[in-house]
Amino acid sequence: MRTPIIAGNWKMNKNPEETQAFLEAIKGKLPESSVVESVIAAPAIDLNALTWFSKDEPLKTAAENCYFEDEGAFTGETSPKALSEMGIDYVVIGHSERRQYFKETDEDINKKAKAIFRNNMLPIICCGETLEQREAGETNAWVAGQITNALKDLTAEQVASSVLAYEPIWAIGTGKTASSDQAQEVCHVVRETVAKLYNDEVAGKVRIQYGGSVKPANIAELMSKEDIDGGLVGGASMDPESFLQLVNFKG
Ligand SMILES: O=C[C@H](O)COP(=O)(O)O
Repeated sequence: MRTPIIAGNWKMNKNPEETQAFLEAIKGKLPESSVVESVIAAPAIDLNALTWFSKDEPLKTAAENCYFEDEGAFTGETSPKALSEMGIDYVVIGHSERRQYFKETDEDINKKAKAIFRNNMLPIICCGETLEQREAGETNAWVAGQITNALKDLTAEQVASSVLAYEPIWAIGTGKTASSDQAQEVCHVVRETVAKLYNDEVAGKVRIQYGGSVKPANIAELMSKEDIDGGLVGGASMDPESFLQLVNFKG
């Protein structure tokens, strides 16, 4: 049985003061982590507030990115070692915005995944196609390729504990959600890819999120699909009431 995992991704929004106000508003209202894992991925400057909050509340914390070296002369980068030492649980890697604007490659993402495991955290690895790729019928092969490259040389145990997030680029921040059937179809391709690379047991354990205009109104329908174990939510995770509705989707 896979524990549902709903992660807010704040992207480059909220300062420490706004983060504090958000946390005050959700205090005492999150589901137990064994029922639904609630995660917030926040800018590096806000992570300290999240880790303090998570000492008393069932919130898991995530960085939105990290570098693939542990430390050194890499001005402006975030150390996975330091993230781990401050108590961060997850790191989002391979988000389409990082691939598009910061030219991150599958190889970078694979190196980051290894750095995250080396530092005892877990990756949330994103994949997803453009509208052009979808219209050309290339979605499944493209997503399978991204997943295969991201997981290169990871052990079965590491992959089983990973979170994979399918986010069609055309549905991110556009208000255009993939239908639950479209989302399920590609999440199934992601799980089959893991089964082919590893085995059915690993594929049965890995958790797969859907992301792209997820909101309180569509979360339950998406979560009812067999291969969808969670959501990676941008816009609708910014407001505390909306975030609470998402993580409490079971009612
Ligand atoms: O990581 C989150 C995704 O990019 C989805 O963003 P969105 O919910 O604003 O469409």
